[in-house]
Amino acid sequence: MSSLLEVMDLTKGYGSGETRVDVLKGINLTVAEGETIALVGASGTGKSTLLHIMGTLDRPTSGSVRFGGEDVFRLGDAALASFRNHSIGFVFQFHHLLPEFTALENVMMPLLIAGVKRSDAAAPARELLGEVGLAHRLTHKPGELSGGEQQRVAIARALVLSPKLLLADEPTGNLDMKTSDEVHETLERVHRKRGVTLVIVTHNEKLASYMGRTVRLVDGRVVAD
Ligand SMILES: Nc1ncnc2c1ncn2[C@@H]1O[C@H](COP(=O)(O)OP(=O)(O)OP(=O)(O)O)[C@@H](O)[C@H]1O
Repeated sequence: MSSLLEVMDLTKGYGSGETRVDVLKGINLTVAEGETIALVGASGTGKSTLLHIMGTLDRPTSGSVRFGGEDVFRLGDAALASFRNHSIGFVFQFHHLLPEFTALENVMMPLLIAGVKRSDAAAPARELLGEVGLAHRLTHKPGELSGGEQQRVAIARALVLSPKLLLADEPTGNLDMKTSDEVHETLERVHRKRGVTLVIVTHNEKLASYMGRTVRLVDGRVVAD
């Protein structure tokens, strides 16, 4: 497998001078194309910080992130935003769906924002909602869906621009065990069908066990891989 993402000598500190806190302390990590990785570790060890930097939502203090060989933080702001929108999908603990729009419209939204015509955006959105098991919920609004269904809509939305990398931060953190299982199965299914590379921050041992590889952080360092 060729490498999709390389994190090199990455550090992240907050604050300055005596109040500076180093959260990531020299992370090196290579993610191969098509891999599934669980990022685990105790609370406060820097998992979300690392995931955000891998997704270019935040910048490192030092070190680099290469995506397909390109040093992404050397891109200008507009090029970085465009790269992020088209290459990376995000799923968070809370789904952030737009409540006034249907499931189908929520999934179509990234395509419409990218300039795709409404008539061309419906088919791929409908197909993705089918893949996450929600073909029968197209016209439901988020408030009419269960927590697990809402999260599955969010997964479909994250995939609609066909990103190479899907980053998920505690995607089942807000769900009960049965609903979490539905979300795990959905992530596994879309990975199998689309071959999308998956990196998931989770405290859920069962979800971690579904992933091909587990990377453990302790105090801002990778201690097991
Ligand atoms: N913007 C910020 N300013 C200052 N400190 C921050 C900021 N964001 C995160 N931190 C600190 O960085 C540390 C790592 O946070 P992070 O959210 O990455 O940990 P985590 O391993 O994902 O934790 P959890 O499992 O509880 O979500 C924490 O001590 C946190 O308080």
